[in-house]
Amino acid sequence: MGTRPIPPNIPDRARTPVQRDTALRLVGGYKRFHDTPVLTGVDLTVHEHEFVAVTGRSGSGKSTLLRILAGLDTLDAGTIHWTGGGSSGRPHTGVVFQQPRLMPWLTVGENIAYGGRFRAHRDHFDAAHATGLLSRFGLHDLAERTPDQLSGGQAQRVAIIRAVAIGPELLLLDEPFSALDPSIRADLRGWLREVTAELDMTVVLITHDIDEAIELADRIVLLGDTGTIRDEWVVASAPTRDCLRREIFGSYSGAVGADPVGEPA
Ligand SMILES: Nc1ncnc2c1ncn2[C@@H]1O[C@H](COP(=O)(O)OP(=O)(O)OP(=O)(O)O)[C@@H](O)[C@H]1O
Repeated sequence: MGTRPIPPNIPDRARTPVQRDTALRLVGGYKRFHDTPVLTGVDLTVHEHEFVAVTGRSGSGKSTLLRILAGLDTLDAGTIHWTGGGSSGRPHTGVVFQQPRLMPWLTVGENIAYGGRFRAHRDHFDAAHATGLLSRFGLHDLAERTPDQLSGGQAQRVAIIRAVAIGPELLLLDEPFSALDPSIRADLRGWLREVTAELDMTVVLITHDIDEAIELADRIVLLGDTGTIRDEWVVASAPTRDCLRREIFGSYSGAVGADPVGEPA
């Protein structure tokens, strides 16, 4: 890769394809809705502290995959092997969706502290640490505001801090910036990268935006039309970002109805 903009003081932690412990391994993931198969044999491994972006055309099953990883939906066949995790057998997971889903009657600080009530070991949840994250990641001015006093971008930043404040072993992000104005998405990506790198998180991001995937992820996985993983790329192994973009788009275009954001000219 050429010179990727790295925020100051952020270690370029997982940009090189080093061997890492496995955080999760999905084998033969199969899911259908009624009689229609959506995932037909997804094999996906995510390593600890790795940032994986899953992309694919609309309807390819990206959100279904994320919901399964989040425990919000179940596989019809196949297995997920988790490393770590408490008595539940699965890791503690933070999830952020396209909409921030903040509780409107609570302040930003309360929203973040309240998230800790859902933590498995809630007695150990440190509310001061949680609100301290607001300061650490530049949101201290927002702590006393209610969600209706936030811009869309601010609300989504708060939603992300709420998710990481519970100290998740796995952070799942489903198109977190797609509802936002393109002009602020770039800022948010840089900020998200700073947060996840500094906290050394294991992340799975669902996005249909190839540029977003390239900017944020260590590895990019393309979900094809047939419900399986069609291709994957280690970002650090690509000679240049443009080269990678062309390669992903080429693979994307092989899929019927390709619709990646930021189609190369
Ligand atoms: N609860 C459900 N019941 C029936 N069909 C569903 C359900 N959830 C998803 N589907 C269908 O499964 C397919 C995959 O949906 P999914 O939302 O996972 O795709 P996606 O890749 O995330 O799409 P998009 O990029 O448009 O959000 C779609 O055809 C969708 O209509």
